[in-house]
Amino acid sequence: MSKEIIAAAQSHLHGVDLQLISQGAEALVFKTNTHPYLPSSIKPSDIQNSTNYIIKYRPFKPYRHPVLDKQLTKSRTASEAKLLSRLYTLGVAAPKLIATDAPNGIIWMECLGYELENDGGVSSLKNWLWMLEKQFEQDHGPEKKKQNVALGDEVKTVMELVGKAVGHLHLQDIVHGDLTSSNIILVKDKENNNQPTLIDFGLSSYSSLVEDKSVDLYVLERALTSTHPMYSQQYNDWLLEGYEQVHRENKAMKKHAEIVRRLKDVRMRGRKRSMLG
Ligand SMILES: Nc1ncnc2c1ncn2[C@@H]1O[C@H](COP(=O)(O)OP(=O)(O)OP(=O)(O)O)[C@@H](O)[C@H]1O
Repeated sequence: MSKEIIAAAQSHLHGVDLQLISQGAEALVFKTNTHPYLPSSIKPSDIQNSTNYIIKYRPFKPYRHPVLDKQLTKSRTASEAKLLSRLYTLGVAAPKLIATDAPNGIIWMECLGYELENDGGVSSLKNWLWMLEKQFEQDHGPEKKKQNVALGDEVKTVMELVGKAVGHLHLQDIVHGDLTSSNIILVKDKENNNQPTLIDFGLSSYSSLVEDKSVDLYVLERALTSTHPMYSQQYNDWLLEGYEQVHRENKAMKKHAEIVRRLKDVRMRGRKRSMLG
């Protein structure tokens, strides 16, 4: 099946090298060295630090009516691409849009992140935290793990920055819709510090509703609990500190109070739902 889908992607992308890096429910994600506009004599490395680009391809979904499928593919691809371009204009950190072919479900964007040491994989927040958690447990033994002792200062800084990134998005009345530690990629800045950048805006939307923003935070909280169970409470506390800071800096503390109050309700609803199965 996936061979056929890759062939379909290749049929829209003649002569483009495609290296499959992820196959999700909605899309296939490829890495490529080919830029959509640059002549092949110019290497990407000649014009910027990146030597790779990402191609996100939404394939035909056989379980959908073909007409509806075409419409959905086109509109979802176009809205994700528009949002990436809007985020760039707003100065919110996200992959830069390079090109889009909405009717064929293709978005070409900047490739973010770096390879973590010791084969830790790409620098998603999830992989990076797993790497540090493993190191921490090796250095301190299982006792500290049981006591849920906090990891170092860098983790606190990064989690606060994650909270700030989500806060920035919410202050622009944009909700992400699928916040997880895999959908946050760490990028090194000029001082070699890790800067979290949100990716995967496929389920994002414009909303000024307190409910939508608190659900966004809740989804991330749940994702952290399931992926980093021993440390998630601490991670989330730091994240919420960053979220508060960015609201304070933008004189939006009233809005912040409403969102945090609603987050408590959303948590209660979530608990009730899981109790009822
Ligand atoms: N701009 C990017 N830079 C680097 N890696 C990326 C980028 N975009 C996507 N990826 C990688 O591809 C994976 C899947 O991308 P994305 O989440 O956008 O697709 P998806 O089909 O919505 O995935 P899922 O269904 O798993 O949520 C990411 O977790 C990440 O590892």
